[in-house]
Amino acid sequence: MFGFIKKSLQKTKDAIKEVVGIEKKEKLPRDLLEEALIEADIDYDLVEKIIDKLPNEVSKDRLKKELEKIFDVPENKFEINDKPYVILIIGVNGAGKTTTIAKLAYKFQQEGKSVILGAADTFRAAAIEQLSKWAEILDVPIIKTRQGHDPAAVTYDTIASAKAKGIDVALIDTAGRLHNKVNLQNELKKIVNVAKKAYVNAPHKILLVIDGTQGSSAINQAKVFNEVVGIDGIIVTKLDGTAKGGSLFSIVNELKIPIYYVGVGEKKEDLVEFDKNEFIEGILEGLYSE
Ligand SMILES: Nc1nc2c(ncn2[C@@H]2O[C@H](COP(=O)(O)OP(=O)(O)OP(=O)(O)O)[C@@H](O)[C@H]2O)c(=O)[nH]1
Repeated sequence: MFGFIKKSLQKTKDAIKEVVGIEKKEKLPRDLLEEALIEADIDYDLVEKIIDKLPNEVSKDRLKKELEKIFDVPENKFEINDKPYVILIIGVNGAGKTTTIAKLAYKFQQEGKSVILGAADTFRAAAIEQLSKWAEILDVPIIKTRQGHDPAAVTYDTIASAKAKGIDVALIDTAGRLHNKVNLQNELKKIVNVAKKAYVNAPHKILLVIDGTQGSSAINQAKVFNEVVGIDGIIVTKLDGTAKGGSLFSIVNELKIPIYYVGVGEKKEDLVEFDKNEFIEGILEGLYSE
């Protein structure tokens, strides 16, 4: 899948080139670089932190070193080393959670693993329907209930069913109504506790789905979720549809949590493991041109 991250950065690169021009360069003046990084939606404070350490004329290699430091966070790889391996997917509505769950299910299927889905976003009927459609397309079992029923119960039943059927991976969708933090907190905490009751090692991973088109403004959202349940990793969706790719630097810098995957399109295949080197290389290509 190499090359997909770079390709999905096209809009971000275009935005950068609007500032620096399209011709190939050996070095970039610091103030122009500053402007370009802000244009790519790297948070202003972080841009200042990067720029402060650089000379007046900045080479590609020198900048690369500075950008690499930002991604100095825990490893973003995980192994399915338990059965069932339970992954809780959290994030606000519309972030791309349902699609991401389908993409993850497909990825695990490709690796020869069996998958079950849990529709624990019981708040919206549409969420249950949408996930059910994906379950049908992917031909995987799904545990669901009627709208308004207890999401923790769905979580329990999904894990219990995975255990009973010897399924490798359980992917559980959750609701994400951020406007009411107390409710969200109670609901997510309950889901996590009940998951543990169903299987003591669960949830193995809690992954936050962020809408990449929101750029740096998604950081506060991520912080709230991290405070509420503690996030293991981030999945950024719609990277292909945004000129705000630079926000990934801000997100990682602020949260110190690794990005596991990025969504690079709407199809089930369009999920790639995040490769920080390819990402940085993509941004540098925008700045210094290929
Ligand atoms: N271009 C692009 N579109 C995406 C990507 N991921 C999701 N989408 C689209 O974004 C829209 C919202 O995605 P959903 O998965 O329905 O959103 P959601 O977060 O599940 O919504 P809730 O169920 O409310 O949480 C859909 O039209 C998806 O096709 C991506 O990586 N790239």
